[in-house]
Amino acid sequence: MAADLVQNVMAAVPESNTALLGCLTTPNEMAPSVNSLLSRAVESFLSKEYDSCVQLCEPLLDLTWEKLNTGHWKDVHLCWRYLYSLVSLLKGASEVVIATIRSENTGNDVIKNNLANSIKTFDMGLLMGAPIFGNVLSKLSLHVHDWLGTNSSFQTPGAELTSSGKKLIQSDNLTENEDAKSTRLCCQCSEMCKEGNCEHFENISKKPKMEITNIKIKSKNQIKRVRCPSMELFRKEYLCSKHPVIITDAMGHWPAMGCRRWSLDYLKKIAGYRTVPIEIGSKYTDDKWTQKLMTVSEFIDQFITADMSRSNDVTGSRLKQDKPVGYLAQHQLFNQIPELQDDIVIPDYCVLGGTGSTNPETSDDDVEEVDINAWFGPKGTVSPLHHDPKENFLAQVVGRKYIRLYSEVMTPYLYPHDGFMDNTSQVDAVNPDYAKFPRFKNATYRECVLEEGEMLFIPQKCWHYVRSLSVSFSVSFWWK
Ligand SMILES: O=C(O)CCC(=O)C(=O)O
Ligand SMILES: [Fe+2]
Repeated sequence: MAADLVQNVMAAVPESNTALLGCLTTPNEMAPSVNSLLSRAVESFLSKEYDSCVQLCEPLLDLTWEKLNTGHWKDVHLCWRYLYSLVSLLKGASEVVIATIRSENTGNDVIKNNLANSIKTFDMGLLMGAPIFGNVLSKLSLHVHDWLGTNSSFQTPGAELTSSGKKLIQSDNLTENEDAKSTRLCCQCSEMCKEGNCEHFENISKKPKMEITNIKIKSKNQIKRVRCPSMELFRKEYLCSKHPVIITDAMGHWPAMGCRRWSLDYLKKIAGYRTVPIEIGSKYTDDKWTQKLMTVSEFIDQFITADMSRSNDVTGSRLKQDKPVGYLAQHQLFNQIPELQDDIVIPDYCVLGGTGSTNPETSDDDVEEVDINAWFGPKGTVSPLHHDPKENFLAQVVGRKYIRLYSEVMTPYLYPHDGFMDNTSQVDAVNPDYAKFPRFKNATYRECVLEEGEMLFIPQKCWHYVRSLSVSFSVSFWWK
């Protein structure tokens, strides 16, 4: 069994010195000492001396890490990113061999921890390096993760959805949507089902609802909802005129939406051992805000499940304030874990491009350029008022979010920060300090509660403030 895993991992790694070093194609700036350390690591790997390979990789990774974290990311020479990936590959693949074949008598927990470490090594290469050998690091992480998942003695414990057995994801519909029954792919009978008609969906809707904050939106401020507009209508009414709009009934065919697939359980199963960056602190403009790398399972246990049990605890309010919010925010999770990308669908409207071009010749390339980010966190995550350089569809897959928008023309009233944070307002949009920011009184806005299955079009440069009202998973598509 373990031998199969090793065989599969090794089959993905090039077998010769020249092929391995071939990924460092960019002119490199590496000192001779680095090159010599790397040659020894490659040699150890190829002669199956895996312990010494790991030992040689460690100082190489430390040294490269320093290069990657000195100065601005965009100024780091590409050769260091390729090197980081290559060394992560050698180290991770060696760790797989050490974890399995060499550790057969050490017990399942040791094997599991060691394999989890090898996934971490591959992920660090993915997060910090540049893609090599057809994205081999992504394939190998997936491989080892799948292997742990299919061998029952190694499975991650199932996610407790809530401490009281409630379902994680369930939201109220706004009145405007009450009769909009979306069609979804049912994951139990594998057919397109009308929500409400299918017995499986009926079962879901009978489950108790999760506690959610009630938000009153003034009707004059409410962002308009339209049901899956035609391309032409969207282009003319919203894209060209820079009008935000909520698009309903355009996500029913996403596999992620079928039977509300993205439960905590499912995310742990697909990505539990994967390492991701987590923002910790109430919002990125706070002094205490920081980032930490942790596995998806650790994040769910520490910041989502734990938060949900605190919310259900009557004494929870004080404790809740003590615990910082964790947010998997603006992360290209779908590049890192392509398996999850299969659950989502890039909105067709993205082919229109920011100028509203309908030229079909350019459409494929345009779709390639869509930046897809994951935003996954507990209730109470806040993205302070800011704007972005691209058009955006913020698609709500799980839970609900309160969103407030200020158009670009409101900028003089919004007090942007100076310097590199000049796309972020200094004002706390929902609790403004008018003594400090008097002009903010003049800023008018539109708002909404974005519900599960809805996509909000946020025009380029449109200011947005976002707060989650429940456990939430959104996917943003930035496109030009
Ligand atoms: O959902 C959030 O917290 C922020 C989303 C956002 O800022 C974006 O998609 O550009
Ligand atoms: Fe944004």
